[in-house]
Amino acid sequence: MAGQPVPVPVKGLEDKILCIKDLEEAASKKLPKIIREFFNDGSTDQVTIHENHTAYNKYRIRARVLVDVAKADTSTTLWGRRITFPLCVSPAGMQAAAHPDGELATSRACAKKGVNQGISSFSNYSTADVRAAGLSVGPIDHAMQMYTLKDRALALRMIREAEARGCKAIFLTADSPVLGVRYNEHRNDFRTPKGLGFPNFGWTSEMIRAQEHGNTFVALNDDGHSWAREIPWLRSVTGMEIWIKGVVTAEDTLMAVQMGCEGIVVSNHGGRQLDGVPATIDALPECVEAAAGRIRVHIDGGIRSGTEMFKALALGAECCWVGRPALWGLAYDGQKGVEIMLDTFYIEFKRCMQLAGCNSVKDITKACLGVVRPDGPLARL
Ligand SMILES: Cc1cc2nc3c(=O)[nH]c(=O)nc-3n(C[C@H](O)[C@H](O)[C@H](O)COP(=O)(O)O)c2cc1C
Ligand SMILES: CC(C)CC(=O)C(=O)O
Repeated sequence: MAGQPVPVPVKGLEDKILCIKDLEEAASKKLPKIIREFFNDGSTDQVTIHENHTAYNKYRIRARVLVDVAKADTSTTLWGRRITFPLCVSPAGMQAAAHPDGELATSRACAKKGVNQGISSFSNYSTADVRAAGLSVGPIDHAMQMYTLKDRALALRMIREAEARGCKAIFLTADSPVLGVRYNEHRNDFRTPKGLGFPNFGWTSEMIRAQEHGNTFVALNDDGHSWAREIPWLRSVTGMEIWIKGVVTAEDTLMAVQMGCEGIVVSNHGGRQLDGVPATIDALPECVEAAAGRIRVHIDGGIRSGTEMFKALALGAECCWVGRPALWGLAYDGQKGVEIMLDTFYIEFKRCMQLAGCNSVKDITKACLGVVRPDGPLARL
C-alpha cells in the first residue's frame, strides 16, 4: 500500500471520502433508517458509544522531530504472518444488510489490503464462503467469533467448521449473556431483512424473521455462562487460539491469563451491550498492565482515524480492530468501499507515525503520548 495517494472519490459517486467521518455520512445516507440505526446506534443512553470515540481526545502526541522517517514501516505480525498495518476488521454480523456481498466483500477487501478479519457467528455467509472469498484474492487469516452458546452441539459444529476452514482463533464474545438494550430495535421493530440467513447457525431467512431480534439471543446465548464453564471446555475440544472479546477490566484480563487464553480484545461491543462501561481506550491501560506481556491485548471501539490507532498502540494495544467503518464501507460501495476505508486508515496511520517520528510499530510507546490536564501543562504518561 506504500505510496498510495490520498483517498479519492469512487467514480460515479459524488461524495469525496477523505476520512472515516465522510464515509459514515455517505454510507448513512444510503441506508434505510432501520438498518442505519441498527448499525450506528449504541445501547440505551449512548454514553459508551459516544465516549469510545471522544475519549481519544484527551491524549496528545509528543511528536519527535528531525527523525528520518523515509522508510517508516507500518507492518506488524499477527498469527505468525505480517499484516500491512495494525488494523483488522471486527466480527460484526449481518453485513449483507449493508451490501449484498456482505462478509464476502469484506474478506476480499481485507485480503487485498493485507489485513485480517473476524467472522461473526451472525455472518450472512458461511465461514467456508468467507474464507474462500478472501483467499481467492490473497493471504488472509480469520478469527471465528462465537458467543457463549447454550447449545454445545451447535458450538462444536461451528468450532469444527472454523478449524476445517483454517481459522486461527476463536474470539469468544464474553459480554453478551443477554442482548444489550437498543431502543432503535424496539422503536423500529427491527427484523433481519428478508432473504438474509445465518448459515453458521443453520438458520434460513424465514426462520429468523419469524422471531423477534432479542429473542434470537435469548434462544442462543447462555446467561448461565462462566469462565469455568466455557474456557476449559473450549480448550478440551480445540487447538485453535482462544481469545476473549469484550474485556474492560484488569480483573477479567487476569482471568484470561489464568485460564490460559492467548489473547483478549478490549472491547465493549462498540457500545451496543452495557451502556455506561468505560470507553475502551480508558479501559486499555489497566488491561495492558494486568496482561503484563503474557497474552495478546488488542482493542476495538470508536477507532475512527490513524491517529487514534496510534494512540491505542502507544497505550499498549498490539492491534486495533474496527466494526462500523467496515459496514459503512460496504454500504458505500461494497468491496471497493471497504478498501477505501482500509486505505484511509492506512494513509492516516502511516502519516501519523512519520509526523510523530516513528519508524516502526515498536517505536510507538507511552513516551509518544501526553494527556491534557484542564489547567496545567501536558502530563506525561
Ligand atoms: C451491526 C453490528 C453487529 C455486530 N455484531 C457482532 C457480533 O455478531 N459479534 C460480536 O462479537 N460483535 C459484534 N459487533 C461488535 C463488533 O465486533 C465490534 O466490537 C464493534 O463494532 C467495535 O466498535 P466500532 O463499531 O465502534 O468500531 C457488532 C457491531 C455492530 C456495529
Ligand atoms: C448482528 C446481530 C445479530 C448481533 C448484534 O447486533 C451485536 O452483536 O451487536
